[in-house]
Amino acid sequence: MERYLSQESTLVVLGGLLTHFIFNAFEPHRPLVWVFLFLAPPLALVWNLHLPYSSAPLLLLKHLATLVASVVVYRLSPLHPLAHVPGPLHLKVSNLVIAFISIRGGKRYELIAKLHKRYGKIVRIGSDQVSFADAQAAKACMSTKDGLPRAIGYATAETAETPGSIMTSYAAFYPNPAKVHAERRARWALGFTSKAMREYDTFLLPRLERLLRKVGEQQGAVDLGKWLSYFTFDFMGDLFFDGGFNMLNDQDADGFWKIIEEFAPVIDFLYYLPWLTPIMMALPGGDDAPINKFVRFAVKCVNDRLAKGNTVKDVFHYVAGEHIEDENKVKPSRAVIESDVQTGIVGGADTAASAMANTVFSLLMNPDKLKRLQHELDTAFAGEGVDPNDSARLAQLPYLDACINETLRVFPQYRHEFLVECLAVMVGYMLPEFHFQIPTRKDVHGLPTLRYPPRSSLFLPNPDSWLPERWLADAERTMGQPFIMNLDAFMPFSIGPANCVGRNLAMREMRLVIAQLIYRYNVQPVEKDPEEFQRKWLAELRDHHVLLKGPLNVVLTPRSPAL
Ligand code: HEM
Repeated sequence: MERYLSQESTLVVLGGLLTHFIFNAFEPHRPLVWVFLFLAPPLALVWNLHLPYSSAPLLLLKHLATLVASVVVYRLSPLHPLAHVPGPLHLKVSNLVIAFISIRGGKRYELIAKLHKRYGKIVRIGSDQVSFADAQAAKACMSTKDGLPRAIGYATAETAETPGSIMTSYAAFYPNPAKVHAERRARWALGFTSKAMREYDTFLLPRLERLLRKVGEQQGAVDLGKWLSYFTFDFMGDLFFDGGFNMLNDQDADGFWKIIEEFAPVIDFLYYLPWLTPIMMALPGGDDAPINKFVRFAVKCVNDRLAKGNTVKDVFHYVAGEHIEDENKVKPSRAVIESDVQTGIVGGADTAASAMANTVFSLLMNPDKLKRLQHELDTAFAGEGVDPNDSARLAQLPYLDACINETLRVFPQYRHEFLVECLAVMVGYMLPEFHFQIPTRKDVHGLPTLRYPPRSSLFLPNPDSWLPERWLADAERTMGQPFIMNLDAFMPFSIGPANCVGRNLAMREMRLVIAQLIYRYNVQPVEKDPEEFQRKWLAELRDHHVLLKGPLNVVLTPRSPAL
């Protein structure tokens, strides 16, 4: 043995294996600990074996090579806790692969759809990442009762000074995520009561009028997707900063929108590699990194809002604890407010804008359905004294809701895959939790051995088609065939304790905008060839945690109701 393996090499290998063991057992996140673990073993060897210092670089290389080899072998071995979950080898080796696929073209949903078709309901898409395509698994993992906390990736770059947002507060990073999250969620929930939402109409309705006027006065082609984004962004400004942005007037003069569009892919990438965030932020030039720009932008918004005070009880009022009068009650810290506001901006603007743009796109691809919606709106708004903005009335328009729901089914807005059966794909539900809990949860444990049900059994017929009719109570009469709807698999706003707190507001916003746009204007795509129109639109959809979109070029002409 001695002939083939020197004492030095044996110790290097042992050092590498020990380092891997430490990483695996303790998952250190601090860059300094990493540097120590990389450097200490080879330097200790040099010291203890009285080797020349010039041998240190080679020993370091050998140490790192052993570490990498050990990590790769372990991740592909039957010893890995996810060894029983099928998936392609290149994805199992490292999260780097899925992270690069995500940032590159934002087409992760296509890859994940393919993987589920090939491997079934549960697929390993990273060293510690699993994607589910199963509604029951989603329920088991996210339900109110002992749902799993979110992956560490959610808590990217979290420190005492920069505690994460409401979304990250449900992450496995915290010792008691349910409690940490519930405290924050309680404040957010106050901002979305029916009473609070009625107050928001005071700025939502004027914004809507401005949007309609702006898109109507453009000459020729209008990028409706862009204007919908400006609208949702301005509305978020109203909700959090008492105005603040004026994109419907100035467009993106200050580059705010650009900051968010650059921020989304980066945060998406880092989600898979949480350890990389502090390193990236510490690198020279890190100040100009999209994350830092976005954080500075949010901090400025909070400063301005606090200096200005508020004229209405907006969401900020609750999130910042301005409603707490009892001096003995703890108010949220400044850092908590800043990070929660970031969630509001990202979670509330892009999501709604993409959902509305996708609804308009789908209507344009289906002129008969567009006509049907117009007819429903014309009928509903006909007559003296009808308020077309009345939220109860809008919520009772079945075809309008059918169009929105069908869009959310076909184009999930939020880190869900694009597959039309639209099952919850919970990329990244945390590993240690995952493999500790599986053996104790029969419902989830059995999953990998279940037969993959035929996709078509979830939404029939034509699961791949945008068919609002499937949502109607009299669907069978309208289409002449029975519809199968597996509503458990429809969760565009997520489920469980950390579901979308803004759901009702988002529905209000989408109903209002789609109804008024379609009622007041004839909308036509600039691109005359429907196939080309569809190809261009789908090519530009990018899944970066939230779904980003490209231009939706249309021509708008005022219409008179047909009644
Ligand atoms: C069509 C529009 C929207 C969709 C599809 C949507 C979807 C979602 C989803 C799927 C989640 C869960 C995310 C996760 O588990 O990682 C979520 C969370 C959240 N959403 Fe929305 N959202 C929309 C609009 C809004 C709006 C308008 C707001 C208002 C500010 C909002 C605020 C939030 C917040 C604060 C959370 C975090 C809740 C928590 O962690 O307890 N969303 N949203």
